[in-house]
Amino acid sequence: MKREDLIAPEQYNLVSEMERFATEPQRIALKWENDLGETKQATYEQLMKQVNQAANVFTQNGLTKGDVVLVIVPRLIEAYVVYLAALKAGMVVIPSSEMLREKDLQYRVSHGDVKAIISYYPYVDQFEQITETQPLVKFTLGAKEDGWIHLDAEMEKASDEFAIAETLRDDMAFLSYTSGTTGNPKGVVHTHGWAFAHLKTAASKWLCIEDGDTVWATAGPGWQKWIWSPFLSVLGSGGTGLVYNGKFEPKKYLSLLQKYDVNVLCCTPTEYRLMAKVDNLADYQLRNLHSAVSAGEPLNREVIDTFRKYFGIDVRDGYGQTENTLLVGVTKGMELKPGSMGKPTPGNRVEIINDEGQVCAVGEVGDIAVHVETPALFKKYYKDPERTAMQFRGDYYVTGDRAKMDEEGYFWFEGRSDDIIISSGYTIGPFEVEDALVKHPFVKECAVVASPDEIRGFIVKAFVVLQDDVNPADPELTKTLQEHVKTLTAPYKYPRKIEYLTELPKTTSGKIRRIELRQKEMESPKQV
Ligand SMILES: CC(=O)SCCNC(=O)CCNC(=O)[C@H](O)C(C)(C)COP(=O)(O)OP(=O)(O)OC[C@H]1O[C@@H](n2cnc3c(N)ncnc32)[C@H](O)[C@@H]1OP(=O)(O)O
Repeated sequence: MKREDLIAPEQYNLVSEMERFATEPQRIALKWENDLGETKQATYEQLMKQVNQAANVFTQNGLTKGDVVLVIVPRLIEAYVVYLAALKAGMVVIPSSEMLREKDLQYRVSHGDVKAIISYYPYVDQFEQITETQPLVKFTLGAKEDGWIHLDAEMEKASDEFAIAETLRDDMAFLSYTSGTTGNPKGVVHTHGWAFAHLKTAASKWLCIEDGDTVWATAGPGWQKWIWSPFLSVLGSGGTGLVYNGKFEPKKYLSLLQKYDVNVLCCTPTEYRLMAKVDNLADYQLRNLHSAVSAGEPLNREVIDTFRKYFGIDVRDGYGQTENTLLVGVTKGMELKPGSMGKPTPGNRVEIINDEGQVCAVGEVGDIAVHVETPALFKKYYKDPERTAMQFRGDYYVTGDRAKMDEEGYFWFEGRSDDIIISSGYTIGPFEVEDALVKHPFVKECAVVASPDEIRGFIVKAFVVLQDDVNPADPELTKTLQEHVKTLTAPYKYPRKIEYLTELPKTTSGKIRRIELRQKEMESPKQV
């Protein structure tokens, strides 16, 4: 595949990719199950009718092309309906996890110039304290709420026909927020053309979705990984997406893979690692699973060996970020070298560069970087030219991940070059956790770093200096601080380990030396 093959037509709306399957009445778009065993399904035709109804409700309530909407809907068929409806109407979606708390939501609403919120009923409470910087149109799904438009009821009255907005490939489609090393999250701007390039890169050669396949990509709405796989790649290929709305539990996952006879699986190494630890793996029959891919954090050899042994399948790695697409990966048919991330994906110019911005020699460690001409590279950080500029070196966007390349062009991951923590697929900025921790009256100061973990790859670890009158031996202390972080910021960011120190290592000018703490963690034995 060449770069040109990844460039969308000038007039392009990504929803056209899904809409073309609605002419086949039997084609199932989604199969849904929850932890109570309740099930639902929708064909492409049914899905697109609901999309049209929702798009009509949005426009009837004053929303129009270019308006930014924040969507906070969990793993439900309705999440697909709402995203597709907003995009079909030419609106811009801010994907938001239901784990986001008031501070995260307020920032997105204000910084993202949000015009509307689309929420599922238990999450409307999270907006109670939000200050509106402009009047917000608020929709709720699932239940009625004062001050919110009940989307389900309005959809029933709306027409199921809606003309797709004539968007251009350079028109914004998503504004996806991701954690930075310092400060507030960064708003990553992606266009309809980005979606086209991602679909062409990831769906056929990496996920390898074939006609009639059932695909389970486990990421939840609100994450860029959900946009990548379950949303764009599955529906854009006409596949049947499996959606499970329940807590992760490895045996449950294996039984669902068997029950739905899943053909393609996409999940994080953490999920694979936990499934690989199940003691009766031989009892599960995954006969028609022909493709298994992993993304979100580095994949380890044990997982590959276990899935080969029990299910006769190679788990293939894939690497990318919120800012781009599947940059490096093991495509089907390519020789798999366990421990390697694979090779740059066709059509995307990905290289390892040195501090001068030159391409590194074979075996030399450098920064994984993406050439600016790569079609699936983000446009900019929204309203943040400074941070956008900081991320570029010459003609390259610098990912923050380091690697080296072998003679055969395979990339081998070396680690992060900054303080960002990648824990079970989540990207976490230490600053956000420190900011929450220091707000607790027991905490004098703290520093947060990544600590290696056998299951999660890394976990968030906090080094805390307590106020003088607090006893570090108090058995409830760690739990108290963890719960405090979970209420102030999204709970997945909480420090799974806390160590108490009398002082933090600092430079002569008084700056905390996180690097020293990080190195200490790297050298200590892995946690089980
Ligand atoms: C380009 C990109 O890659 S985008 C980012 C993609 N990243 C992902 O999709 C993340 C993938 N990872 C996961 O989904 C999960 O880590 C899994 C499935 C691997 C493991 O899940 P779990 O261990 O059950 O929980 P998870 O890691 O999500 O941690 C969330 C924590 O917040 C807690 N939590 C979640 N919601 C709430 C809530 N509303 N209130 C309080 N706590 C909550 C959970 O209980 C859990 O805490 P615990 O470990 O003390 O129980």
